[in-house]
Amino acid sequence: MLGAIKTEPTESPVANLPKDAPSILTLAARSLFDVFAHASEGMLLVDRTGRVVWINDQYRRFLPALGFASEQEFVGQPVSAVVQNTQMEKVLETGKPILIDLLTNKAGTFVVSRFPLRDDAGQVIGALGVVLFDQPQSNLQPFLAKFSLLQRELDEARDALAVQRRAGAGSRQARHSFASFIGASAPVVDLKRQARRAAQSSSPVLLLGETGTGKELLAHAIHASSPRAKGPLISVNIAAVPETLLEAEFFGVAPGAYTGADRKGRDGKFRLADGGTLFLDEIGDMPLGLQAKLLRALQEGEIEPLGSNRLLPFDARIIAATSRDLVKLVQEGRFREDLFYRLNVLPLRVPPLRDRASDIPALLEVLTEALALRSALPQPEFSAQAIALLSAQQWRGNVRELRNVIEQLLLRNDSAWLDVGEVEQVLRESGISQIAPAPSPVPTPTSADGVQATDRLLLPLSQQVQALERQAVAAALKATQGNKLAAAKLLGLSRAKLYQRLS
Ligand SMILES: Nc1ncnc2c1ncn2[C@@H]1O[C@H](COP(=O)(O)OP(=O)(O)OP(=O)(O)O)[C@@H](O)[C@H]1O
Repeated sequence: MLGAIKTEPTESPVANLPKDAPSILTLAARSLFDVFAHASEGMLLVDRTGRVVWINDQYRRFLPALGFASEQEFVGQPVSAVVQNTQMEKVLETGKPILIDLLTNKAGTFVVSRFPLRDDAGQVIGALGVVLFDQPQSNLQPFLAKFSLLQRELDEARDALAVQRRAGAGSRQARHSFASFIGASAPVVDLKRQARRAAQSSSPVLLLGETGTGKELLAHAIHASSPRAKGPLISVNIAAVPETLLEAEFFGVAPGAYTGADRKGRDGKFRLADGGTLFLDEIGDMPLGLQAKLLRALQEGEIEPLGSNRLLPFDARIIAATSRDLVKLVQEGRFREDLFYRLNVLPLRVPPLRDRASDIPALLEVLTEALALRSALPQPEFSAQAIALLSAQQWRGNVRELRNVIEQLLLRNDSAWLDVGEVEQVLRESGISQIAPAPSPVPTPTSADGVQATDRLLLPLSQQVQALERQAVAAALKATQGNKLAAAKLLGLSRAKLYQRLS
């Protein structure tokens, strides 16, 4: 059934081409089917009722990942029961094809096409699903990058909408507070302390740190605890706006400056942020020409909309963020030094996740709960070894990458308990080039402060040294029954140094 259609060898292919439209269409349909059957990664056919009636040889290799040991268990079942997130029933219902789509389920993420099949009378009698690529991450990088950007924007818009609904229409206030920035490691505690202080000032804040470390989250938190919290928080992602549109986006357009949509003029982000905060994300990507205009706006507190010769005052607090090395950009002449100094008044460095691995268990819990709630999936628990494996990774994409891995884990596993095996598989498939092994599970006593020794080894070195010093001082004082001079001698310290440590 549905085997490849063979064409007879011909002397001249053109000579044998049919001339009438129905034969040409039949030939085209057969040839197209042949191409799909050979070039695709798998095909699946469902009947009018949505039952799987056939799969081809290539498709068979997805069965174990979908949870089926044999073709017999799979074929004959309603497609929605055996392929999670399938849209085949929608194709049967609407009679419309879905030419290109991303399908994510237990077996992975795939690029798929779905076509309705009709009888001679035009009635839909079934549907054909074709898996075009089974490793979209390597085959379709630009497409996927765009998809994840759009997905992220959609998620953020949904979150913002939910908050607006809660807070009443018209609110554009920050979505996150400092409590939403998860982490209790020393670098995060220090960062939050500095950020709280920065929130009280009206000077520009510059957030520096790798991609996905939480700079945007922190910008929201700073705004929310600043005296401008009741005002709007307006964000511009400079890297996402085409260069030609940036100036209008920032400074607005005067009425009559353009024909078309902008004929009536419109406010730019500076004006929209009036009384609140303007968050300039990816400031390192700002074109040089616009940098000069931004500098002037910041210095004068006034902006000039496009097509206007009037200066308008604005009152917005600036928070800028970048994952680029601004100092290097300045040295290379790609970022204005004067603008750098103007923005670098309160710099805050957001640490990469690999420098605060001890925050991973808490992040894991919060992110898993949020993602499970959002997708109405059960919230699984992670084994200690699975947590250790996740904590050992380099996380070049930081919290965003960790979040994506958790999302994949939720989608692919129904189990309430996730162990190293499941985590390893998702890490491998999510494109992490080298998976760091989890530290071996040494049975370790829990120390006085409740931290497991293996967990402790994942803390920043300065914290480990401090903890060890505290233990040594306590032990020496116990051994000398509180005699500080004797304890200092025991530790090889002067009395002054011991007092310093005690304080
Ligand atoms: N400390 C944290 N606690 C909870 N969630 C976090 C934390 N840090 C980051 N996230 C989450 O990780 C994702 C990425 O964070 P965010 O967009 O703030 O990073 P970013 O540094 O601004 O990234 P980029 O430089 O790529 O714009 C978001 O979903 C955010 O909610």
